[in-house]
Amino acid sequence: MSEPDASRGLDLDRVEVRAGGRLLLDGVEASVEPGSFTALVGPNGAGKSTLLHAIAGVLTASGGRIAWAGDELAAMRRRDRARTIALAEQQADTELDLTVRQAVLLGRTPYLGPLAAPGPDDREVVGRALADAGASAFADRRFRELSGGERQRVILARALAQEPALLLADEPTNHLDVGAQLAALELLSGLARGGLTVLAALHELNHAAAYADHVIVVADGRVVAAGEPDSILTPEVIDGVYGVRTARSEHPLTGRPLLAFAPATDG
Ligand SMILES: Nc1ncnc2c1ncn2[C@@H]1O[C@H](COP(=O)(O)OP(=O)(O)OP(=O)(O)O)[C@@H](O)[C@H]1O
Repeated sequence: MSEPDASRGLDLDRVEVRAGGRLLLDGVEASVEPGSFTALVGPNGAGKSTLLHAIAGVLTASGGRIAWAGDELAAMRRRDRARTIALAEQQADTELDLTVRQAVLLGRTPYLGPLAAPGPDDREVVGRALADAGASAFADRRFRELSGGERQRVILARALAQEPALLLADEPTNHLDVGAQLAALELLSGLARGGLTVLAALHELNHAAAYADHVIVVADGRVVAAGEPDSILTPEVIDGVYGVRTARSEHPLTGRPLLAFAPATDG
């Protein structure tokens, strides 16, 4: 393995994924700058989750190259990959009968020896991750018994406990109330300002407009646009990709772009 190049983030080079006889990702080319908050957007079924899974190594790309800091991930040891990349996704672990703290401790697995119990350092990292994700208040409750929004915070806490360099988040605002959505986005963008690289699949384009440094738009398994939110989240791009009519104005409270949508036809 070559020396990691910290000035390089994530590089996706002609990434292809096939499953069930279908081509789900077709030559995906994109890069994610280190320490950025990058939003992955696109219609239902576009391939966002598939792409996050391929980057995390949950599924194997059938072609192309995925590299972090210049190192090809497919060649990395599983443990090193798990110390580098964490995936926070909703459907994970719903069957686990653990307390929240135990569930978040699972994030320390890549750092523990085969039979080693977590030490004080691991518990400290877990405590911090629970606090950052706003999950400390229910740390001793059972994960199964939590609401969807509470689970979402625990899933994020577990990913943070992994202390990754790259955090992949699949719809991190799903199930959250409006205040909690903004808190999660503030947390992710704050972590990115602190040096963590964040790639988050988001459905709410106004969240991408307000928080992302960079936006990658996928449709039909391909990247169709990428760049700064101001130049990508435009009616021209959005209308074509989502089949809607978009108006863009300025958010009266934040000054960020504000997108409003209507059906493509008047019905
Ligand atoms: N294991 C699989 N076998 C066959 N097709 C699959 C498999 N997994 C996903 N797909 C298909 O791949 C396409 C992309 O799915 P994916 O979940 O990546 O989309 P997405 O952009 O995350 O969508 P959403 O916004 O609806 O969550 C969909 O058409 C889906 O049905």
